[in-house]
Order: sequence, then C-alpha cells, then structure tokens
Amino acid sequence: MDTGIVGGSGYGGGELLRLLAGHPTLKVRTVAAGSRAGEDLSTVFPHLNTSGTLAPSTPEALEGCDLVFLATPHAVSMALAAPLRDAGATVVDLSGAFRLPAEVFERWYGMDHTAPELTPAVYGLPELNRDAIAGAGLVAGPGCYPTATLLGLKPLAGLVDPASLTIVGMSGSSGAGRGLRDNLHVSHATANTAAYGAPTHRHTPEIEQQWSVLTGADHPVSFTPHLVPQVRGMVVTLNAQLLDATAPEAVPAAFHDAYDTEPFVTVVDGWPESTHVVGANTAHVGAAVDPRTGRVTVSCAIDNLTKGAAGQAVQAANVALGLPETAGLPTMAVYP
Ligand SMILES: NC(=O)C1=CN([C@@H]2O[C@H](COP(=O)(O)OP(=O)(O)OC[C@H]3O[C@@H](n4cnc5c(N)ncnc54)[C@H](OP(=O)(O)O)[C@@H]3O)[C@@H](O)[C@H]2O)C=CC1
Ligand SMILES: CC(=O)N[C@@H](CCC(=O)OP(=O)(O)O)C(=O)O
Repeated sequence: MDTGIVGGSGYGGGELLRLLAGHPTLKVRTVAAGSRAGEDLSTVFPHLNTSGTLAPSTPEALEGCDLVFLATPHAVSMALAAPLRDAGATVVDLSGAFRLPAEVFERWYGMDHTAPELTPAVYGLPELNRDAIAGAGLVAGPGCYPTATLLGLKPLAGLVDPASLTIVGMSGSSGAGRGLRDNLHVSHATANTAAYGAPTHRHTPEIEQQWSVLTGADHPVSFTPHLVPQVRGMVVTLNAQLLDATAPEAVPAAFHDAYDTEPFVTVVDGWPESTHVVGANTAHVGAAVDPRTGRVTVSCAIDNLTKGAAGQAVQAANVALGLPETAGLPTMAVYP
C-alpha cells in the first residue's frame, strides 16, 4: 500500500520512517517536508540509514498515495487533509487540528480553523475507539499527554468521582519537536524541571472530551504538564476520589479487565518508568488505592514519539485499513 509522510524531516516523521521500514504492507512512496524539501534523507536523518529526496508538501507531490500521515503543524494539516481526502487517500493526522470540534479548537489553540467541516475526525486511540477507527477516512491522532492520561483513566470510569480528577504530566524535550526554543537548549533543558502551560494547556479539552465519553457526563479536569530533563518518554500520573461504593480490590481488577487482552498496554506491579517503553509502541500502567484518603493514583509511561505519536498513528492506520493491528509495531523498548 503506497504511503506518504508529510513532516518527514521532523521528529514524528522520522519515527514514522523508522517504524514503516519494518511494516509488511505500508510502503513509503513519498516523504515530504517544509523548509527542508529538496534535502536528502541521509543528511536529515543519518540514523535511519536511508536515502531519497524530501518532496514539497503539496497534494500533487502526494498523488498516488493510498495512505498519508501528516506529522505537521496544525495549520499545515488543516490545509492538506481535504485535498488528500478528495484524492481518495486515507489520512492519519498527528497534529491537534482534527481532535476537537472547530469552535473548541479555535478557543484553545487561538487560531482559526480552515477546515471546520472535517472536525471532529475519528479519535485515533484504538484502546478507546477501535470500532470507529475501522474504515475511517480521516483519523485524528491523539496528543501524547492525552494518550497516557486516557489509558490511565479508561478503567476508572464508573469507579471514581469524575469531577475529582487531577492530572500531572512529565515529558521529555522531544515532545516539543525539532525546532529550537530557549528552554530547549541543551544547557537549559538537561538541567531543568518546570511546569508549563497550566491551567490552559491545549490538551485539557481533548482529555475532557474523551473523559466525558467514558463517563457519560461533562466534567472539567485539572491538567499540569512539566518539561523534565530527558529526551524521549513521558509519564502521566493522575489521582481521583473513589466512589463510596467502590471496593479497593475493584481497581486492579478493572485494570486487568481493560488491558490483559490489549497488545500495547501492560499493567505493571509498582510504578511505570519511561525508560522501559522508549522506542516501543507500549504503554505501561500502574495503579494503587490509598485506604486513608479513599483516593486512587494511576501512572502511565509511554514514549511520546511512539505510542504518543507515530506508533499510535501506525496502529490506527492498521485498524482503519483492516490490517493486523500490531503490524510493524515493536513492543520491546531500547534500554539502557
Ligand atoms: N513530538 C511529539 O512528541 C508529538 C508531536 N505531535 C504532533 O505531531 C506534529 C509533528 O510534530 P514533531 O514531529 O514533533 O514536529 P517537528 O517540529 O519535529 O517537525 C515538524 C515537521 O513539519 C514540517 N513543516 C513545518 N512547517 C511546514 C510547512 N509550512 N509546510 C510543510 N511542512 C512543514 C517540518 O518540515 P521542515 O523541517 O522541512 O520545515 C517538519 O518536518 C505536530 O503537529 C505535533 O504537535 C503529536 C504527538 C506527540
Ligand atoms: C514537551 C512539549 O512541549 N510537549 C508538547 C506536546 C506534544 C503533542 O502531543 O503535540 P500536539 O498535541 O500538538 O500534537 C506540548 O506541550 O506542546
């Protein structure tokens, strides 16, 4: 199946290239970029040991692709999704452009939506939304923090007070992409930990939207992300009040019920560590109840670039196209 990658010079695009090199069905035909169009992949990503010239990001350059991954800024995804759909391609977008209804997007992202008719697209988290993804033409890949948060939350629906939730995220710097900013300089980022974006980080409405699907009611949530001194990988830890009727032993049972048959989610004893998932499309989740407070703590570790972006996009594409869901996706991490 002929496959295109737009944003092929970025971190998400590079991870797509790495994963698709081992995919039995999806064959990369076109890799497109923005300012780096015309450069050779061997100079942009020497670690991939591949070559080929980066194409411009135009619908014409992607002609003939049955599937296109958009690993691009939101505005670029908004501009490309409609012409690619019109040309018959299945589109999996890694940006935030299509996760929310257009009016919610405009409020939280502070920019106009130029393709509101395509919003919201099918939300591409297979563990929550597998049936809807099957056959979808446009899939909105979830944000990295929402992926880890929602995998932690899914088993808690019906067991906790939905309004009592607090969520703290910790991400490595690759979550911010390949561009350079002051707080991403090695001299700063490798020696610093700081919260950012709270309480209006744009992943908040995305988490709220899916939490309301899981619980059947709308509840605002509190979400605080942090940038921590590592490159890949993230941990999200959340805390909620158990309902009076919830027995503590119902919590581990709910996690095992939800995930024992999932190929990419492992329930761990103790607390997940980000080093155990780097390079794998795997989420590790752990949970514990505090009998003193009646609260539950859940923690989830993923690689932001794999299960949090490119790996999840390939997983969703597999589901959308009726391929084996695990095709091309590693479950073993790179360690140390
Ligand atoms: N990094 C992460 O952990 C995650 C990222 N995402 C989302 O995935 C998308 C890609 O992120 P990431 O790979 O980290 O970002 P990067 O900044 O590393 O890469 C961005 C890519 O987009 C291309 N691009 C930028 N402007 C344009 C343009 N005007 N036209 C065409 N292409 C353009 C760049 O090309 P060039 O360099 O040639 O200009 C580059 O290939 C973003 O929407 C991000 O929010 C989602 C989940 C997790
Ligand atoms: C560390 C860091 O900066 N992380 C990014 C999240 C990356 C992500 O999931 O991106 P999108 O939702 O934009 O696709 C951030 O907080 O903006």
